[in-house]
Amino acid sequence: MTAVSAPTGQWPLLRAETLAKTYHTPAGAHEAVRDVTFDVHAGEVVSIVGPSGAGKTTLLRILAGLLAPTSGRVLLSGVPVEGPPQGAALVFQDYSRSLLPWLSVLGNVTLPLRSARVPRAEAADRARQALASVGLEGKEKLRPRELSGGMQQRVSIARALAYQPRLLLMDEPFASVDAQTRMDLEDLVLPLREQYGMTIVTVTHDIDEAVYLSDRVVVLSPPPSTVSAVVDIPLPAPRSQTATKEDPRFGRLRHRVLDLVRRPEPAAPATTQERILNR
Ligand SMILES: Nc1ncnc2c1ncn2[C@@H]1O[C@H](COP(=O)(O)OP(=O)(O)OP(=O)(O)O)[C@@H](O)[C@H]1O
Repeated sequence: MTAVSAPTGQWPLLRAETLAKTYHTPAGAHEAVRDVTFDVHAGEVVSIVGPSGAGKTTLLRILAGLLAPTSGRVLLSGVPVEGPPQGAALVFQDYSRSLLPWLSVLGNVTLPLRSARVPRAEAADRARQALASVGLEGKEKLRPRELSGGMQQRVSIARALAYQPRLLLMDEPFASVDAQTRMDLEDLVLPLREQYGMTIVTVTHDIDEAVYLSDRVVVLSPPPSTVSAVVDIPLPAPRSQTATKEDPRFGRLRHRVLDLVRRPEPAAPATTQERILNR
């Protein structure tokens, strides 16, 4: 983990600055990301959406310090990210590969804490609290295979929470579960943001999910990607699967983001957003 020093000046929590990524393979160079810049402010939920192959996972891996950009940089509180930064946790789509099958639920959640040299009793305490906050109290001794897919993804989320991150990065976190569980997990995450004081950046294919969860949605162009638009989502909190999704503003924002993903256009000025909402 890279140590991150105290914030300097008025930096956003996270800045993606002119990021580009070209992969070099035996078949030749592949430019996945051309020029991506956006900010994420403390406490926000920001979703990254875009057409298939637009480099969403590539970007998330760069933000997480797992992949070096070809050019550009990531700043966390103004400090360049040059490896997995302290205070950031990642949740992957594929819970079946991210949980260790031979460890108990509690063992899976405490493992990264023990690796970070958190004392055993404190690690167990934090893990139990995180498991309780995702509704898995009493499941600590089970093995992952004894849980449903949705419950296994809750364990992955608990593992990230127990780390007490200020930044939670999620790559298609709910893509591998059924629709009902997906809604349950979406509704789990928003209160956790408050409870743990986190900032969340998530990649998703699901436009409804992006609009439902987010304060802002970053829309990527087709590859090699640039930012087509950053759409503000000024829907009231708390969000609700019924009331929010029946709100005509939700429908208009969803329509807007979908249009941008399908037919990218230059970023809309802020006033356009207001016009969309008041139309
Ligand atoms: N390790 C790699 N080596 C070479 N090319 C890669 C590598 N990882 C990704 N790519 C290529 O980069 C492009 C962007 O991939 P990425 O997975 O980031 O896109 P994505 O937007 O997340 O895709 P999807 O929407 O299909 O999940 C794709 O063309 C992919 O084939």
